[in-house]
Amino acid sequence: MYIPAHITGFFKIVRKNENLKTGSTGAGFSLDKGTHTEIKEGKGRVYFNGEEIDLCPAKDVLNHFKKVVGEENFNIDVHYTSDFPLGCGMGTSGGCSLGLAHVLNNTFKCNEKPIEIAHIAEVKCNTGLGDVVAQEYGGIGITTTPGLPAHVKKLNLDNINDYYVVVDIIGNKNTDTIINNPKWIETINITADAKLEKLLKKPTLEYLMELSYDFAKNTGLATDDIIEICEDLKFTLGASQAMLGNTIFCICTEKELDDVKSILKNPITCKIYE
Ligand SMILES: Nc1ncnc2c1ncn2[C@@H]1O[C@H](COP(=O)(O)OP(=O)(O)OP(=O)(O)O)[C@@H](O)[C@H]1O
Ligand SMILES: CC(C)(CO)[C@@H](O)C(=O)[O-]
Repeated sequence: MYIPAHITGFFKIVRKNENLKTGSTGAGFSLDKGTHTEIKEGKGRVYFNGEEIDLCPAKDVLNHFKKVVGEENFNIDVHYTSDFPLGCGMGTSGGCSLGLAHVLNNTFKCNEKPIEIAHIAEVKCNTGLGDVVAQEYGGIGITTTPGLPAHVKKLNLDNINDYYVVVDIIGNKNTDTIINNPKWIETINITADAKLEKLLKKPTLEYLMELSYDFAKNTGLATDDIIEICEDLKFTLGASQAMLGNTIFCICTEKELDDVKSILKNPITCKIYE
């Protein structure tokens, strides 16, 4: 099962009494690179690109289906193959959660709601707030209410295939330490609503990038190094920092692609995944 990576440009943290309704509002888009989920007979181990890891949301999804299916029928290992690492703002944990929920639901012919199970797992583990919803919808999405049921306004561009998304992963940033820090929550949320309203009034990809870069700079989430590189990429449709990671993303046309790749250290070229 393939789940697209997801880049969040800007967001607001919204916590409710129920994990299902907790989430984020904001905007971003899914990519044609992401995470593949496969299950094999085993003992509840989780492997990421061949390495056994401890991935909280995956364990939470496994535990949910173990209760549904019955422990005696549930001897599963999970194998993820991912184009991007965990912890770098590419929605990888969300992709792992959602992919596993779909695979288990299909394999055991359950009538569970994978998007709900995966979203709740991400919220409980503090590994995500809006990625799962955005990844389920795909494309370029503006999420107007947190959690589920989802309200996502999709930007349907005729020329979407004219654009490339070039990603450069510089380092990781643990989502948990940001979305649970009261100072970061205040700084992030104080500007998010206004950006959402502006984008809804002018829903274009270029404006999404402009608002995202303003958000990344003015919240202080973007490092000086990333800001410097984003300034160097001003000739494109836009560049910013992927939330929440130490990762640059840039949207450009084919004729700008070589120049963009010459500026970035380890460019990964993608397309937007509808
Ligand atoms: N090798 C690893 N590198 C990074 N995180 C790891 C690793 N192994 C397990 N983890 C766990 O993976 C989760 C990463 O969640 P996080 O939300 O930070 O990543 P992400 O979903 O890839 O990024 P984002 O949510 O910002 O888009 C954390 O719970 C972390 O403890
Ligand atoms: C930025 C973020 C934490 C909230 O949308 C997103 O990366 C997520 O949902 O994990």
